[in-house]
Amino acid sequence: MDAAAFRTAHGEPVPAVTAAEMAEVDRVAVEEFGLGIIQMMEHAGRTLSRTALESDANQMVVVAGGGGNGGGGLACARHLAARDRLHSIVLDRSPDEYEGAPATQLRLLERMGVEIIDADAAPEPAATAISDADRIIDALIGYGLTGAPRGTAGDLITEMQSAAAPALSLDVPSGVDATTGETAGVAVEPEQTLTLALPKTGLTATAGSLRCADLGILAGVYEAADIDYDHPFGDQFCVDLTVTE
Ligand SMILES: NC(=O)C1=CN([C@@H]2O[C@H](COP(=O)(O)OP(=O)(O)OC[C@H]3O[C@@H](n4cnc5c(N)ncnc54)[C@H](O)[C@@H]3O)[C@@H](O)[C@H]2O)[C@H](O)CC1
Ligand SMILES: [K+]
Repeated sequence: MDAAAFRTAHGEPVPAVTAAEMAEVDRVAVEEFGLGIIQMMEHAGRTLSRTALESDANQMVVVAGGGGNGGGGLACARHLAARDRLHSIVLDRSPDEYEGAPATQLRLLERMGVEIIDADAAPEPAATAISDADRIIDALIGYGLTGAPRGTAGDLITEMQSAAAPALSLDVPSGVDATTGETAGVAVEPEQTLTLALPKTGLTATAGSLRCADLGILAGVYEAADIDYDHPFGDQFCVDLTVTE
């Protein structure tokens, strides 16, 4: 943990956590406090969609992975589709491979009749969707990244990087190590990142602006996970952050 890595616009210090610390917060929230992953994911997706909707873009593409990061992106996609601002969803794997909360999110979108492209099976339509979009929502990999991006996920990061449209990354830019900020291979360079619950230590050198979304995690969870936490959101549900000089 870095106790004062970031500041709000009001100058209040906000700590940054490592991926392991955030994963422990998630574990305590779910196992000891009964907060559902789907509840936190819904907050992530809704705040992500609100941030995305601040732009004029109306052909947004959501690039979603198979984990918790992808699940948040899929929740966002549902809100964009309801407002007719979604171009399509690009997945790095078959819809059949999704499990748990991300699968719940995906099944809802399938029932909405939204266009969902499996980039593993259909790489060319996926690349076209990314290059045609006027904004890219990067929800491919979050703090669960291990090593350099491989396979279809790696190809999608390269395509997001070469696209003309700006990217909005969820939690951490895909390909960036949430703890160290290092990139072992390709990585998204976003215009903006919406990080979740608390900023991650690896975000201090990240390209673009940074915002943090409230996931409704109770202060007691942070206490139980041994993280010094002071609710940074005031009466808002997200807050813009800058790196402490
Ligand atoms: N309280 C919170 O902060 C919450 C955050 N959420 C979001 O969940 C992710 C973390 O979810 P997790 O499932 O642990 O991992 P990811 O989705 O980040 O990544 C797993 C996903 O990525 C693939 N992958 C990993 N490394 C590679 C690689 N080198 N190459 C290719 N693919 C890779 C892996 O196969 C998995 O499919 C966090 O960032 C938040 O966005 C929760 O939604 C709610 C609580
Ligand atoms: K991401």
